[in-house]
Amino acid sequence: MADANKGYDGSMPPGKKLKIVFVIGGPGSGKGTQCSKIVNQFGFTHLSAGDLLRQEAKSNTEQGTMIKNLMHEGKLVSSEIIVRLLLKAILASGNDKFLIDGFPRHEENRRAYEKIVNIDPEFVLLIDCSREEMERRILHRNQGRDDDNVDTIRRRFEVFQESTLPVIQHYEKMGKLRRVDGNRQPDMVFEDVKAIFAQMNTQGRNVTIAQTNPFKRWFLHLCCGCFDVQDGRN
Ligand SMILES: Nc1ncnc2c1ncn2[C@@H]1O[C@H](COP(=O)(O)OP(=O)(O)O)[C@@H](O)[C@H]1O
Ligand SMILES: Nc1ccn([C@H]2C[C@H](O)[C@@H](COP(=O)(O)OP(=O)(O)O)O2)c(=O)n1
Ligand SMILES: [Mg+2]
Repeated sequence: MADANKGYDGSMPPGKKLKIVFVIGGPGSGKGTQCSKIVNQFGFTHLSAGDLLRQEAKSNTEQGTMIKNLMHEGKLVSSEIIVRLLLKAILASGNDKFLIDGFPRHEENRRAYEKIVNIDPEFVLLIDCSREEMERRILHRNQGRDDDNVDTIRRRFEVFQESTLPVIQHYEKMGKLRRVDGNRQPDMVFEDVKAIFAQMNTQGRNVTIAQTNPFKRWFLHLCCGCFDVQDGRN
């Protein structure tokens, strides 16, 4: 029988069914905090779009400097860059369950993901939190982040309001949105989060990376440099 993942770099076990959950919410809503609890309890791999970009920003390249500047201004980085980083991390992981934290931030992110990765999320977890509470948390977060200052926070709130709202509405229409009240203590928020993950269909979706079409795989090869471009049916 054909090996569903034949032709890949070996990091992905054969026939694995990938489960993707997007975790979205305003800056400081508690996405990272809830993601680490989900990882501990449900065995997901946590991919933070912001962390991947911060890592990339450290590289001494033109792209790294561009990312660093955009983040400092509270602006969004090009979708192609972030989708490529996410995909690279998915392929390198070997796990089959991923929390993608801080993504999609706007419709362009969502469309780029659908074009390049095209694995429907199981659901989208939205952590709802008041602006006052988010601001208070960010200003006490003490992670030494360049963008955790009053001016940049204001811009990030605006970006969230203007850009992420249409994404939320899109997934709400599709019946994929799961909303939790993030204004409470982390453990209380996690009670609701836990109930949502416990309900997740254990079968998952029958999609493997190898089932994406040859054009996409060729594109991934160019972008990530981590693909052996053979047809999975060889
Ligand atoms: N439910 C909560 N109540 C109080 N503080 C929280 C809560 N969730 C997270 N925090 C704290 O708020 C700050 C922002 O949380 P974080 O998980 O980094 O949010 P995000 O990833 O959405 O920006 C951190 O210092 C974190 O410890
Ligand atoms: N999909 C994404 C995610 C983050 N970014 C950039 C812009 C954001 O202001 C920064 C920080 O994102 P991050 O998710 O780490 O921020 P918060 O956890 O919400 O405080 O990264 C992006 O351009 N595109
Ligand atoms: Mg975060």
